[in-house]
Amino acid sequence: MSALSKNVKVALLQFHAGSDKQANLTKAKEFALNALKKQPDTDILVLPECFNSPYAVDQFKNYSESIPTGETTKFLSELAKENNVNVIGGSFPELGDDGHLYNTSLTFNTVGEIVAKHRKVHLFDIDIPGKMTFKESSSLKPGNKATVYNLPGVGTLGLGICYDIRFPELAMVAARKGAGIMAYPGAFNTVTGPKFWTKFGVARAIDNQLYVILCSPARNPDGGYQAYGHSMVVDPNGNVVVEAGHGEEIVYAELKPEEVDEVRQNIPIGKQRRFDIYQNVADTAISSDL
Ligand SMILES: NC(=O)CCC(=O)C(=O)O
Repeated sequence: MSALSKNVKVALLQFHAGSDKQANLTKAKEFALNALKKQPDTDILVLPECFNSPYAVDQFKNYSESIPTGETTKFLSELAKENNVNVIGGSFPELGDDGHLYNTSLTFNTVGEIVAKHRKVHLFDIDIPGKMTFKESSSLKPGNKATVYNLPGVGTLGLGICYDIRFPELAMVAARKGAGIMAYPGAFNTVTGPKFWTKFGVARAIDNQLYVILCSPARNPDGGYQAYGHSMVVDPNGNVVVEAGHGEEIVYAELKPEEVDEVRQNIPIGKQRRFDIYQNVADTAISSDL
């Protein structure tokens, strides 16, 4: 059985968020409606990481909401339902029942139901002196699970958020569970983006023979953290199918089941894995006998 149920049309909404949450939601809707006007048979709208707030550790609390009762969840659900479209709702700061904050991505089906919830598993804590210092863990807690789900009428997907892409395991788990698409709402920046963004998209696609969707905020001349932009779709052979610039833009792509099936059939790495020797990577015995 194919990982995708049919040709899947996606639209990636690359816009930037400011400090006004209502304005951010209004802009998300405007971009969604424009995408649907241009491509009325869109199957999935994809939003960027932290689309309802600035991307700043000291701001997450102010924009955080409970799920499913908060206004951003309701907004995304209505967007999906009113337009009969699936929505991968970027991410936004979640206020968990445990009182902790998470960077969380929700996916909605065409009737507005939540079909997946992913809490960013790997928090973005880096320090490149003089260039980029960021410590998500100063205000967020990490999620504790990989997210793989079935989107009715579309197929099986995996979900990660931005820095999660640096860790190949999530995409590998998703592919092993049958995913044909790995989606990462993500906000790389102008330091790490040019070096790594495309390479990670291509690497995860080739490693796992699936489509990779990366959806970034646009760069915001008035903002603090400058996102890289360059939202893109990479096919299962590692080709960049479509790529945005760094401004506000919508890009479109059509994902084809036969692209996934063909490469998996021709080069069957999925069946050739040697889990007998690396079934649990962390516990894998490393031989030093040469
Ligand atoms: N929002 C993020 O997780 C940023 C990740 C990033 O820029 C990277 O280089 O990794």
